[in-house]
Amino acid sequence: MHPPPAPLSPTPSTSPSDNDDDNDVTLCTDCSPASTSTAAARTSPSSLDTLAQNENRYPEGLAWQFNVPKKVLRKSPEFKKFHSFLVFETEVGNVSRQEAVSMLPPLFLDVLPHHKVLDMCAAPGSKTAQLLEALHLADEPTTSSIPPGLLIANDSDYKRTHLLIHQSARLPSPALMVTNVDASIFPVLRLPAGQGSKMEPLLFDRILCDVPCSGDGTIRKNVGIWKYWNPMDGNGLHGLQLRILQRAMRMLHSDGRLVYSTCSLNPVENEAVIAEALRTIPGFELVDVSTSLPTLQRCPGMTAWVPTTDRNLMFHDTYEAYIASIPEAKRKEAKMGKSHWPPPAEEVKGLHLDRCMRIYPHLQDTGGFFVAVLQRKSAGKAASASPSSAVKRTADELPDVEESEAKKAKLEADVVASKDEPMDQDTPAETPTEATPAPEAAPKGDGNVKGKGKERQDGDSRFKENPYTYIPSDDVIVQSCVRQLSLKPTFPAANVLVRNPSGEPSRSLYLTNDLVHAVLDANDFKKMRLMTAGTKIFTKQDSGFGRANKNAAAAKEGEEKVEKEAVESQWRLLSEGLPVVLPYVEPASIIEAELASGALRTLVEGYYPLTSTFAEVFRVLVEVKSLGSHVVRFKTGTGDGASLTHDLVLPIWKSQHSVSLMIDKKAKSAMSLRVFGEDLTVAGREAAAKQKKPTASGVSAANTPAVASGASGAAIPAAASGASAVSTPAPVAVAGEAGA
Ligand SMILES: C[S@@+](CC[C@H](N)C(=O)[O-])C[C@H]1O[C@@H](n2cnc3c(N)ncnc32)[C@H](O)[C@@H]1O
Repeated sequence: MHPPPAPLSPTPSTSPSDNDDDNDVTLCTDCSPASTSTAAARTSPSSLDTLAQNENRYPEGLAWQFNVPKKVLRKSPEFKKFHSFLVFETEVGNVSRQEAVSMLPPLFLDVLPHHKVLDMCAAPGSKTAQLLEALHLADEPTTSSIPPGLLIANDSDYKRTHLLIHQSARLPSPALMVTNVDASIFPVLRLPAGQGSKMEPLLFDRILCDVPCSGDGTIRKNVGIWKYWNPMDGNGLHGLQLRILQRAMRMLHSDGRLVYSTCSLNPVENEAVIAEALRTIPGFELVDVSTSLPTLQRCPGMTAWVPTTDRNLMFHDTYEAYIASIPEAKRKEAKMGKSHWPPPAEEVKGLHLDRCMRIYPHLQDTGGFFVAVLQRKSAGKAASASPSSAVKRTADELPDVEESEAKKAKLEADVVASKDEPMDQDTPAETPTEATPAPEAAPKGDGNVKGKGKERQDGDSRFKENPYTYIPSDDVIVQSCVRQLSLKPTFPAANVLVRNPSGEPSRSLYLTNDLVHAVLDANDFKKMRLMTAGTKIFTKQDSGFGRANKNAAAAKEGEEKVEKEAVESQWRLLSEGLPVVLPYVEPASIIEAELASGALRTLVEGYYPLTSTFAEVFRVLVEVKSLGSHVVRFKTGTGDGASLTHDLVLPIWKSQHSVSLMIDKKAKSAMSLRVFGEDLTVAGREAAAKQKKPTASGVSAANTPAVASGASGAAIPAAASGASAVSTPAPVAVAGEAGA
């Protein structure tokens, strides 16, 4: 159990609207394509309120609130260092910003490492990141655990799933799968039932339905909503929200827990959805969570409401009155259904809608939010309950959704569908980096080339995704990686997969856990697009490094040795894979270094520092190593102008004459700022020099260096002082302004 956090009194913020004014329904920023790049703090006292100071606040003290307007943060010299810190850490993924109330739903889900979790509407992935952190409860500052559970993060918007992949890249996980399908028709996945070949449906222990909504709860920060909001927004979304929730309920395990949330305060998008779902799917109840997060100020859910029925703020007390107001010939086209209104009073009582939570902006100076926690009724209660209008289908039956039903659902959601599909052209697309396991290029044709006797997933040609192929644990490449890094026999080599048409290791090796392996083996993914599974751990070193090493080896050794050394030296451990692989690396094979040796500075300052330029104490350690991929650990302490609050573990590459740090440029700069207090990298020095250069007016280009010395150690959590993609990325959430 997490320690209960206190209210996350977040910063209200302002931002340009992300809403698409061409459509009837406006969506919240979280639901809108460019949401991750907006939002600015609006208010008041300049304070860095670290929630970390109080154990009772956010779990592990990993959330901070920063109440400073974006402009102030960017322009004030006092915030320069902090701003640099935020920019770098956000870019490398150690820090993510989100509205504080948005952080509530995952807390109410109470995820544990063994849980099977489904995040139905996950993009851009802020809550997915929180769920991942919970799944990775056993992680240490420098190593990542391999949780036995599973997180499937899904979104129906293909482009937004890339944002999701990018967000979750800060916590690379062998337990993560990202899928792309309409959540209201999420297909049944299967798993082997016990030892035999019998399959059973995969039911989830935890499901988050953070559904698309009108976003009227964010009206303080998204001022554009004032302009485009209209009363029919919520009415148009109600049907889709309901279908997503109903689908989730059918996929929930009997002991499971489900959280439904929106950033809307419209009862039609909230209590009306919950009420109808409870009425139509028997055996569920709202959980009374009034004692959880006790200091969170909230109001009970509404038990009565009257929806608006058109843009001109018409109201009808009942559905019947509404229908009666429509000319008979047009009744079939009525935009609203019975479920937009509350059920009859006597039925409402039994639903306990007051157990829903409404978080109003004035309660603790936050955005508005709605959260409801659902679970199956215990056996006794379920048997005695008989919802009058219940559809005669229980959650246990878990029917798959057929294509025709899917189409029908799509038609019903006409307004909504038209909102969710388009994506602004200028929305930042995912840039594949080391830390973003982008799938390898899709094959031409259907991509269904058979792997040679290997376990494989063919996928569906409709999706043009590369297949997921587990390679045998004795594969020559896998074994060469095992040898090169001196991995222990416990390394789960059977869970290494590749993603390319041939099913052979050609560019990248990914690692999943056993459960993801079982899910991939048991399902064909014909009804949904599987975007990623597991985390990338090794990649082929195709650059001059590999070739140079091969040539060097060829020059000095016989043919056979050349082949072996060339293979081993051509694959390298990725920085994002290091935390997962590290527990399996034989400790004796790790190069143990001290900050005082000056080696870290040398590695940071140059791209390919010559081995001869390192101080002897480090040089001798490297010289005995083979060419290729290695791991170096700098121990906690101080020295050479640097400070480490915990060990820093890094992947390096040994060439014939040089040793290089294998982390990407931004991660290197971020790490340098954290450890040395300044950006010592080539790029950082160049940027600083540029800033200092006098302009025509004789004034330096900026008041302060472009990359000011890093944020003070005090502002940086201990866990973050490892390099971003190198030690376990620090799960830091910043409510309010991230300033990126
Ligand atoms: C409120 S946002 C989710 C925010 C996300 N949970 C987070 O914390 O970053 C709603 C998401 O639902 C997605 N969506 C809309 N319709 C959907 C559907 N039918 N199935 C799955 N996702 C859908 C949108 O693309 C959007 O990303």
